[in-house]
Amino acid sequence: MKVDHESLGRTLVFIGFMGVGKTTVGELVADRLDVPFKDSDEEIVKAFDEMTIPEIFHTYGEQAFRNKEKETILQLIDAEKQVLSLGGGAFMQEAVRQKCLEEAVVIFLDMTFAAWKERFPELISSRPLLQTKSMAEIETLFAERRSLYDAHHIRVLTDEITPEEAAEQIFQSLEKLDR
Ligand SMILES: Nc1ncnc2c1ncn2[C@@H]1O[C@H](COP(=O)(O)OP(=O)(O)O)[C@@H](O)[C@H]1O
Ligand SMILES: O=C(O)C1=C[C@@H](OP(=O)(O)O)[C@@H](O)[C@H](O)C1
Ligand SMILES: [Mg+2]
Repeated sequence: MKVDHESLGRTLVFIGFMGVGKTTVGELVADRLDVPFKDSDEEIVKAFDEMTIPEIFHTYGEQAFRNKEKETILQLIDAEKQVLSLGGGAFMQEAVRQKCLEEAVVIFLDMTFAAWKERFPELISSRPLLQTKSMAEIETLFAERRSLYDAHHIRVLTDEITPEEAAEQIFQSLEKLDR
């Protein structure tokens, strides 16, 4: 069955490492479905009076960011049917992982580390966690996180595809899930 605004039964949640395209692809999918789009990072920025994410990390620390992230996501999942893109670290929190896997369709945007490294220069200024680590440490984090992203309903490898192509693959997978 074709997936559209009417037939979409659950919120769609995007997970994956920093910079894989969760915000970009999530927005495209939401537009095409004509359902609201939310991004946990954008909601956290609003909650901190428009401070940037690096400012929040530097002023209040990562734990304060994580607490607000968990609260924000748990509330959003309970709200209307929507497309929700998470920050890359959100899925490390068990309560977030459990809630998303139980109540939403979880879409993992995957990349190889080799392809991800090409994108690193455009990510570093806005992702505070990347600013304090060597490339070897980032690769370790990438591998550790990947084992938790293994819990998902749909996976798309995005190394060599555009955001539009990723969205198209997601629609095809949703149609199969629906049958
Ligand atoms: N499939 C893709 N191919 C090339 N660049 C992409 C792709 N998806 C996202 N990008 C770019 O990568 C950067 C990070 O994307 P973003 O959607 O913010 O990722 P995330 O939300 O996962 O951190 C942006 O500059 C975006 O334009
Ligand atoms: O992976 C992480 O720990 C983070 C990912 C970021 O979101 P994106 O995955 O959208 O870059 C943002 O939430 C913050 O910088 C921390
Ligand atoms: Mg994002």
